[in-house]
Amino acid sequence: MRIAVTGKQGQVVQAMVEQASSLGVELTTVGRPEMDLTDEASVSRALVAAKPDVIVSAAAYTAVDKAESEPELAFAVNAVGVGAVARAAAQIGVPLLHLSTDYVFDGSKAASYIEDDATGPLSVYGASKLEGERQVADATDNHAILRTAWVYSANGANFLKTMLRLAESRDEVGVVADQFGRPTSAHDIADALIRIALRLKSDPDQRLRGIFHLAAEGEASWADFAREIFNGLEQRTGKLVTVRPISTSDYPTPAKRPQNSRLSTDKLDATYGISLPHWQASTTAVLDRLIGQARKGETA
Ligand SMILES: NC(=O)C1=CN([C@@H]2O[C@H](COP(=O)(O)OP(=O)(O)OC[C@H]3O[C@@H](n4cnc5c(N)ncnc54)[C@H](OP(=O)(O)O)[C@@H]3O)[C@@H](O)[C@H]2O)C=CC1
Ligand SMILES: Cc1cn([C@H]2C[C@H](O)[C@@H](COP(=O)(O)OP(=O)(O)O[C@H]3O[C@@H](C)C(=O)[C@@H](O)[C@H]3O)O2)c(=O)[nH]c1=O
Ligand SMILES: [Mg+2]
Repeated sequence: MRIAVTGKQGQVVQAMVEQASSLGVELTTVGRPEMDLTDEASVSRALVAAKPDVIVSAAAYTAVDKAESEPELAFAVNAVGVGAVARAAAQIGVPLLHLSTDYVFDGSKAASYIEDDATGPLSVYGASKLEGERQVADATDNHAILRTAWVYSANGANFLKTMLRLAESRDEVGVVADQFGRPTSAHDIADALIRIALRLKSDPDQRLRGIFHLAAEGEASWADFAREIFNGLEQRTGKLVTVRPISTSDYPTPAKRPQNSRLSTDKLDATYGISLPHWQASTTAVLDRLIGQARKGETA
């Protein structure tokens, strides 16, 4: 089976490239310069040429704060561009897996969000991703929209790598402790996407189509996540960095973020039998890759 995935250097794309061969699939990355999501003709040309059995839509405009001042570009990529990908999937006649985000929700719900909950994005990024979901659903029934959250990996730009960078110059970092979500490893997402793609290719059951939440087990605030990262850093290098818990209002940003963006993943588990590892286990795995194994017996 051949999967065409949009994007080249993205966290999820890179993780899929690493995992594809061991899961027995051929992977083609389709991205810039030959395919730009803001150029519809390049999208259908490149995807048709890739001759995929399944398309994974993983490319996106992901700069959450910058999107507030570049809404046209965010919508051109995440909504119009994704619509072009979905129309190409319909034209080629193959299933489409599309990645979306927890930021489609407003974060006011007390419990975890399920797929049918009302959306209400607080940011331009979230609104553009929600419009992308709509474009996918309009273009093809043969789709699975996977909403994931707080993605980190050994590659690309993410919160875990930002914390490791800050640790080089600081002994203490203030991190918001009143936004809750599920930090999710791109390596785990890639693994799940490939398994979902294999299923969609071979099984026309409509229950496998629609919206699903795909996130790690467990939950954390950004401060919890940072603490876990710094604990792992200390175990591996002896360097001690403290998290100072702060509130959202202490860390003003251009984009508003949901206070609660915990995604319930029960539907994916019940439908596909797929669930991801706990976020702490996967954080350990990424730290192992980036800075090596923890030193045995070393304590705080
Ligand atoms: N990062 C996160 O925390 C979360 C991400 N998601 C979603 O998951 C998906 C994957 O995210 P992630 O891997 O982190 O993304 P990254 O930010 O790591 O990578 C973005 C990818 O999109 C590509 N891209 C951006 N603009 C264009 C364009 N105009 N034309 C073609 N390609 C473009 C980039 O291209 P290039 O290869 O040229 O750099 C890159 O490959 C996205 O849909 C995102 O919205 C959902 C929840 C959380
Ligand atoms: C760097 C830093 C951030 N923060 C806060 C700001 C924010 O509330 C939170 C996370 O900041 P970031 O900018 O790293 O993360 P952010 O860009 O909001 O991450 C989001 O990206 C998009 C693409 C998604 O789809 C979401 O699921 C989510 O992962 O941490 C601190 O409190 N202290 C710090 O030193
Ligand atoms: Mg960011």
